[in-house]
Parts: sequence; C-alpha cells; structure tokens
Amino acid sequence: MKIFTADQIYEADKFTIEKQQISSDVLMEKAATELFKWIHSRLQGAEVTIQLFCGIGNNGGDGIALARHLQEHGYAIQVHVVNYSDKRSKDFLLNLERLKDRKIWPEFINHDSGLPELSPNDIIVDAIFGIGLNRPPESWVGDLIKHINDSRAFVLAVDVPSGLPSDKAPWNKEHVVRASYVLSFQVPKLIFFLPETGIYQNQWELLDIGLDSEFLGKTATAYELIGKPEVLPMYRPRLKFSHKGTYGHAVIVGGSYGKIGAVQLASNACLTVGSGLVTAFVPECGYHSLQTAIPEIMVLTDEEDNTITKIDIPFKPSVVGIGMGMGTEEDTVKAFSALLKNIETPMVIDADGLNILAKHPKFMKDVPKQSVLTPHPKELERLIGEWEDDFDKLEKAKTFATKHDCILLIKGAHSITIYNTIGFVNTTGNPGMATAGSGDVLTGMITGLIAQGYSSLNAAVFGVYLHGLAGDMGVSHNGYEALKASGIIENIGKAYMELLRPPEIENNKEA
Ligand SMILES: NC(=O)C1=CN([C@@H]2O[C@H](COP(=O)(O)OP(=O)(O)OC[C@H]3O[C@@H](n4cnc5c(N)ncnc54)[C@H](O)[C@@H]3O)[C@@H](O)[C@H]2O)[C@@H](O)CC1
Ligand SMILES: Nc1ncnc2c1ncn2[C@@H]1O[C@H](COP(=O)(O)OP(=O)(O)O)[C@@H](O)[C@H]1O
Ligand SMILES: [K+]
Repeated sequence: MKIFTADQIYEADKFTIEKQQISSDVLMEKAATELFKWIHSRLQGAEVTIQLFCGIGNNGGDGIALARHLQEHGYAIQVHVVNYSDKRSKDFLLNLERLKDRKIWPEFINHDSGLPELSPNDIIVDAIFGIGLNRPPESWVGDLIKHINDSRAFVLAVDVPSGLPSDKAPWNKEHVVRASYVLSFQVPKLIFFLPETGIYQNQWELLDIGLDSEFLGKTATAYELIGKPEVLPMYRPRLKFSHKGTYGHAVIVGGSYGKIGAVQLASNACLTVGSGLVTAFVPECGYHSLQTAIPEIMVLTDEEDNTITKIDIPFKPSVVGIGMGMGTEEDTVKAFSALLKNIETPMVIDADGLNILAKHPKFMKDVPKQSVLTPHPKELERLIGEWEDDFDKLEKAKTFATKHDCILLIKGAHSITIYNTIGFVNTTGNPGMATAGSGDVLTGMITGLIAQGYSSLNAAVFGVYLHGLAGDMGVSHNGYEALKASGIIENIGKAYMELLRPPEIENNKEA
C-alpha cells in the first residue's frame, strides 16, 4: 500500500472533487460518517461523555460534522472549538452552522480561556490539527494538548494526532496529542512508522472516504507499506523437479571467540529459509560447536583459533552473508577487505562488517553492487553520520544507497528497506524481537533468500516481512519476553505457511 505525502493527499482530494463533480463538503461528510460509524459500532449508544476538540480548519470541520452525527444518535457530547486562528475553512464554517441549526453551541477556547474539565472516563475526539499543520502550535494550544494528554481519557485522533507535522519531528514533544487510536483517512501516513513520530499513537486504522482510486493507483510515492499483498507476489515456489543445487549455496562468514553463536543463528536461519546448501566460515574455535549444533551445514575454518584473519572460500558461493560476531581486529579488517576485492556475488553485510565499512569508507567502492546492508540505528549512524530527525535520516540513507547502488535496510520496530529513492516500510514484528541475535537471524534469512534466486531487493523486503511474521508467530503463545532469536528461526516454517494460507480458508474459519 502506498504512503502518500500531505501534498499528494491534497491533490487526490482536488482530483476526486473535480472528477466526481462534488463539493469538498461531500468528502468531509463522508469522513464524518465513517468516523461516526466506527465509534457507534463500538459504543452502541453507551452513556459516556464524548468531548470533541475541533480546530478551525478541515480537521476541525470533520470533528464538528462528527459531533452532529453523534448528537443525532443520542450521545452526550461537548464540543470545544480550539480557536487558534481567524482563517476558518469554508467547510468548517458550513458544519458549524449545521451544528448551530441543531441548537448545539460549542464552547470557544481562546488563548485566555481556562482549561476545560476532563475526566478519565470521557472519550476525547482530537480534531484540532490534521495534515495542514505547518508551524508550531501556539503555547496555549500546546498547553491544551498537554491537558488532554494528562486526562488519562481514551483519545481518538482524527486523521493524525494533533501537533504532529507530517514531514518533520514535532517542535515540542509535549505539544503533540498522544492518541489511543487514530482513525486516518484513506491512506497511511509515514509518521505512523518512524520511531520519533510513531510513539504518539497506540493504534491506527484507515477509513475509506472515497478518494479517487485511479489517482491513488497512478501516483508514484516515495514510500510503500509492505503487507501480505505486497510480499506474496515475490514468493518463489519450490519446483517439483528441483534439487538442492537449484536453491543456491550460501556462505555465512563471521564469529570470534565467544561469539560463534551469532554464526550459528545466521546459518540456521539461512538454511531454514530454504537455501539449498549452507557453509559457515568461522575461526577454528567455532568448528565443533557449529558441526554439533547444525549437522546440515558445512563448516570452513580460518587458520587462527579466535578470529578471522583470511577468508578462503574454495568454491563460488551464490551469496555471502558476513559480519555477525566477527569483531574488528586488524587482521579481520584485512581479511574482509581482501574478500571484498575478490568477490563478485552480492553480499549481505551486518554488524561488524558494517562497523568496518564505517571506519574505512574507502572499502565501500569494493562492495559488490546490489549488496544488502542491514544496520540497526547505531550502525546506521556510523555509516551515514548524524541526522537531524527521522525524515533527515531517511533522506541521508537514500543518498547513501543510491551512491553505492546497495540496498540499505534500516532495522527497527518498522524496518525500512531503502533502494534508490524508495523506502519499503515493514508491518510485521513486535517488541519481543528486541532480543540478542534477532538481527543475526535476519541476516541469515536474507542471505538464504538471495541464494534461492530472489533479487537482493526482494530478498530484503520479503526477508524482513517473513522475519517479523516468524517473530509474531513466536510470541503468539509465549508472550514477548520469552522470545529468543532461535525461537524466530523455529517459526520461519509457520510464517511461510501463514503467508501462503489461501484467503478461502480464512473465510471458512470465520464462518
Ligand atoms: N482528502 C482528505 O483526506 C480529506 C481531509 N479532510 C481533513 O482535512 C484535514 C486537513 O485540513 P486543513 O488543510 O484545513 O488543515 P488542518 O485542519 O490540519 O489545519 C488548519 C489550518 O491551520 C493552519 N495552521 C497550520 N499550522 C498552524 C498553527 N500551528 N497554528 C495556527 N494555524 C495553523 C493551516 O493554514 C491549516 O490549513 C485533514 O487532516 C482531514 O482531517 C477531510 O475534511 C476530508 C477530506
Ligand atoms: N520493537 C521491535 N519491533 C519489531 N521488531 C523489532 C523490534 N526491536 C527489534 N526488532 C527487530 O529485531 C532485529 C534486531 O536486530 P539487531 O539490533 O541487529 O539485533 P542483534 O544485533 O542482537 O542481532 C531487527 O530485525 C529489528 O527490526
Ligand atoms: K487530529
């Protein structure tokens, strides 16, 4: 699913109005109707006070129109107009008149008004600012937002949490609504998925307000949200007359004394995701434990006991995954650099592989094109330098990926795979995966997918999705805390099954 910018949403809005020959008020009414249906289906007329905070733009207009629907269905409402400007939008004014026609008189909140009383038992509708926010809210509006956050009431935000700009970090963290739930119109917003801005909502859901599907379909976007419909077409089915050679020979290089487990996890994940053959290359000290732990893999060892000093691979691998637990000793750096100079196949570079690249930027020119780099935020910072905010980080990452013709996978709660100017935002995974070794598992999985013939980009996007799905299946019975990286590997098979489960079976189950 595409992720549109605020400007693109305004264009879609305009296009829809012209094509369908409707007035903008019709879209607002549709938005308000969908908001009402969502609330009504859950509250079923419950006797709860709904406090609506409405700005004076179209986000506020949505709130005012919603208030009318709620009142018509007997809900106890209190409407507050947050009067932050005298530039009221046309449709806001239209809906304010409609509200007054029904003898509902909102309370106007200005810079010198006191703060309204709120109870934790109230439901608050936040319709103060939408995607039109383009400068810091005035301090009294910020104080009101803080008051809403302090109320401990359930806060339902309309379109986006108020105070959150759509293309930069908030000016003041306290002046952003912390929404229990966001009902967002038509398309997901990038702010929902970034660590700095995603924290302002617990959950989000899309409401269809009928924006023109042809316009949405043909508009190119800089970000795409990756769910099942996006990854399913990437899946490469196993062929009946295939043999292990069909699915490639992956090599996993890494480990040092005390960190052989990282290679074990990556190799096991690589094999479990479907690589035909897997060879691990480790320092001598890792030989026995690896052979014992995973009998299905082959093991090559360095001449040295404790670290990697010379990487000799006596065959042409389909792909090399490198870096986990490898360390950054001088000899290891030399071995890594020599491998980069000799290798032709794409690589998946993680952990200490990335740390070495960050320390020796000139090595980047030897990294094979279409390699996948999988940094967590700290490793990313070492690679691309500091950033101002998450948006700046993404731009810098795009510049880096384009310059080096690589796929840059920024790991996190919503991992984002960057290729050229596009970012693919993952939707699977959970906080249980914040555990030692889960990144090693991911590196192994992506390596194993490339071995099977997935393109580097598809391997990264598909691999991140499957890794998160395996993590989700891993926590479904035992909870977040008990998930270990090896538990993610154990659930790779189930994740494939879940991904390939036909929709008919889902329907039958529901019936
Ligand atoms: N196509 C869509 O998705 C639709 C969007 N609608 C709603 O329209 C909203 C966008 O409405 P608007 O463009 O009117 O913008 P907002 O309602 O978000 O903001 C109102 C106006 O306030 C001004 N403003 C920005 N920052 C300010 C600040 N810090 N202090 C004071 N004034 C400030 C801006 O000029 C802005 O236009 C969406 O978020 C959504 O809720 C709906 O009405 C239906 C259609
Ligand atoms: N809160 C979270 N939600 C979803 N996925 C997460 C979360 N925290 C971590 N992950 C995932 O777990 C992996 C952690 O990788 P990394 O930090 O490299 O771990 P390690 O170095 O221990 O292997 C990444 O794929 C990341 O996306
Ligand atoms: K809002």
